Amino acid sequence: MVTVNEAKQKVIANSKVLSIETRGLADALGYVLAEDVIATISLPSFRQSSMDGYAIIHTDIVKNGTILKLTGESKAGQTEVSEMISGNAIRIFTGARVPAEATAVIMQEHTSLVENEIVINEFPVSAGKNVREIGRQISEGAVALTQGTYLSPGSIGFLQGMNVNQVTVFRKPRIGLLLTGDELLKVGEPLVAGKIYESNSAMLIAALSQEGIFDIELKYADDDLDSTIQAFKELTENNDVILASGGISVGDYDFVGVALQVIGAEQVFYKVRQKPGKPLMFGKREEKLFFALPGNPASSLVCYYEYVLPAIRIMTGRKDPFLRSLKLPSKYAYSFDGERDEFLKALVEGDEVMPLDGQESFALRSFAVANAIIYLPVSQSKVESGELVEVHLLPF
Ligand SMILES: Nc1nc2c(c(=O)[nH]1)N[C@H]1C(S)=C(S)[C@@H](COP(=O)(O)OP(=O)(O)OC[C@H]3O[C@@H](n4cnc5c(N)ncnc54)[C@H](O)[C@@H]3O)O[C@H]1N2
Ligand code: MOO
Repeated sequence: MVTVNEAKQKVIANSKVLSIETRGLADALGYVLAEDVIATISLPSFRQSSMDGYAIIHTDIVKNGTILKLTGESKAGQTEVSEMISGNAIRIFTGARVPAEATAVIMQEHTSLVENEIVINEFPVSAGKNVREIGRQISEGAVALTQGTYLSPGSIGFLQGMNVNQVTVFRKPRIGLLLTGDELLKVGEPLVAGKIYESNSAMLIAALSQEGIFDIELKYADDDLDSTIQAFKELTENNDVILASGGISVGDYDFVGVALQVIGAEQVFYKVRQKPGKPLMFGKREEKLFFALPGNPASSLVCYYEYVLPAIRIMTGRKDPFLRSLKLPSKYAYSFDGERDEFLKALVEGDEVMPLDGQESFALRSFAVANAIIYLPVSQSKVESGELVEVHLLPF
């Protein structure tokens, strides 16, 4: 049996970033850049107005009420703009080219138009006011985004604005998922006493899809050693991470541990001093990772968030593999006996967190409304109301 911290360290130490691939920008959300992206253009690439108003030469404005002659217009998208001389102003709009001679733009709210003349009700006017200079955001040739950047909607927009349509990223793992158990029914099959509707597949597939992972090969095995071995062999062929659900405890029909041994997966740890999820097994074979998740649904999902997700994130190049963690006061007192650290399904509301009713590992009802997990080490087995606890935010 290892501690929670030891288990996490072993998972991290055995998880390696995957190979790189080129992706279209539209399909790159949630991937991590494997190379720096160099700007091939400056942003902005031409001098732009940041306001609707009038382009002027700032030294022309000598007092409040200076009058200038209106001699032209520059609207967004116009590629040629007329020249300007001292004493003139040009009508201009947000995003439009600023004439080369103009040194500032006056907001139209600070002006009044009298026939063909414009009165500037602003003084003094500084050089460059309301003008976005070339390269203000980024200059051509500079590093726009560094290797290791997680591609968010903001990054995708930034890159597209520089005419980037492909990026080099770390690929995401392909997942093999094995559901074991003679008791499992698929949705739609008639319910009979002794059987249950299998829910771990839908739950884990949903959790993986939140991470942008859709390449999942699903298999089912009866509580039988040969079919478990066969299923693992097949899932190991094309996948980077193999997850099994159920069959990892000490019962006579728990064959997952033996099957993993038979297919040559080296056991890194088995059993973690935690509740739920004690019988978690983690193994590897070359670069492939194996997680045998306990069948109890809440145990399975806790183990996914606390161990599988960090491994997957490291494989995809992320530097922040764990769920975001913070300390919040607990709304309620909570205590437990025993020698295992506890992970509690919890709800963060405002600036406090409440442990939910129904913490048993077979019950998903509390997980169904949770947005966080509280982590309580054995050393904090008695929590007072208002006491700070470690909270891991679920990824949504
Ligand atoms: N003598 C002992 N018994 C158990 C121990 C122990 O230390 N000594 N540990 C308990 C703990 S803790 C857990 S957690 C479970 C883990 O058992 P397994 O991983 O072998 O899982 P199963 O026995 O196959 O199933 C457990 C439970 O979960 C249900 N299940 C399984 N698969 C699914 C699925 N895909 N969807 C929904 N529910 C599923 C299954 O029907 C069982 O009720 O072992 C304890 N026993
Ligand atoms: O560890 Mo089990 O997951 O407590 O039921």
